[in-house]
Amino acid sequence: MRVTRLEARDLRCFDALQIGPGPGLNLLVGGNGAGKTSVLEALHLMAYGRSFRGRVRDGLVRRGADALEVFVEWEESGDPGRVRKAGLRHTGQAWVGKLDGTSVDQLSQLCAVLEVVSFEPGSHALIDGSSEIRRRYLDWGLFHVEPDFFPVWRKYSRALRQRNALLKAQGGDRQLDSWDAELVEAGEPLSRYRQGYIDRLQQELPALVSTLAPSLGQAEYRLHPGWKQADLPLADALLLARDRDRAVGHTTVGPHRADWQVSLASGASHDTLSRGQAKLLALTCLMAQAQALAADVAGGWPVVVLDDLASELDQAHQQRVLNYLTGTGAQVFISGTELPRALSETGAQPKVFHVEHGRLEAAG
Ligand SMILES: Nc1ncnc2c1ncn2[C@@H]1O[C@H](COP(=O)(O)OP(=O)(O)OP(=O)(O)O)[C@@H](O)[C@H]1O
Repeated sequence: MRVTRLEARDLRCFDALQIGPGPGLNLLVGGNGAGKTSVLEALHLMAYGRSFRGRVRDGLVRRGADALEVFVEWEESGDPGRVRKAGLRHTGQAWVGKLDGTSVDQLSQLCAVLEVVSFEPGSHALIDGSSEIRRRYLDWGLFHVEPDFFPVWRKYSRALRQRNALLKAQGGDRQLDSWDAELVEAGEPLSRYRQGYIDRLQQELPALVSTLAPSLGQAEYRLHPGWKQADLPLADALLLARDRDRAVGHTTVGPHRADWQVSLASGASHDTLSRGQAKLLALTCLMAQAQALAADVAGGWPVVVLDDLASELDQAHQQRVLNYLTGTGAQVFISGTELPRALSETGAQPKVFHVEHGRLEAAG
């Protein structure tokens, strides 16, 4: 997809913001605190229902304003003439959303049509942070490539909430049996979807590692499904864990405990990678996801957002990333306090925007 217009009102330091991005590389340049990240947050918010820095109520609405508004216009690669539009007004508590002029009743309806992959200073957490972040990565990808995934995920989440409530209330075996059956019915396919998706991402990973981060060596995704799947079906795992689950008051096995890792032939582990290496690996995993999406979904490349690319990536790696991205044809937004030095060697013709004290101007 290609964003052709982005507008926001009362978003952090911006009372009003309007940008007509170019189809390729877009650079947002300005001093610290100027508002560069806020522009990228506007895009991320529409695609995820939250910012990569937190929820709307965690400071996204401009101080003194009641609500923020974001409006995005875009076209899809498979359907370039057709302009699509999404709008969102959010107070931090309540929201109103529109898609192509029609009100939506679930934020997921906006998230489903806007594909944005974001890399930001906290993205190393995809490698060295909590398993929840890694599950979200898998589920976001599946949400976009597998139409049957979301209903299964929702069914599983509901059954899990009910089972946990029952465990806390010391519910009887008969009631637990029926929620176990629901969990299994959704949990087994959920886990199969995740394994299939990991296998798909693995097809992209080796070439991407050699392009972006060759020093990491051979890399392989490994999925941990959340129970000893190789030894027993989920139904048996739940039954075996029942006494322990009763004691702790929640479900200790199942796909909600799934995790994945990238194992590196060098032997380096998530715990021993430097912050910069963890970021490089996170970026590579995000690009694997974007590349798979571009190949498998009619809308083409997702929009790629790189907030503060220069932080902790050395010149050589920045160069690799820029060369790669300019070769993909993706629409890319990069923020930084200065133009990336590596830019001149890519031959890219970026559109540059200067951001200063909550104001944004296109250069040239
Ligand atoms: N809710 C808010 N209301 C008003 N101003 C805000 C709000 N939240 C953040 N700000 C201000 O908005 C400005 C923009 O911050 P942002 O993080 O987008 O800047 P940046 O250009 O990315 O900075 P850096 O290069 O330091 O990362 C900051 O000066 C910040 O103090």
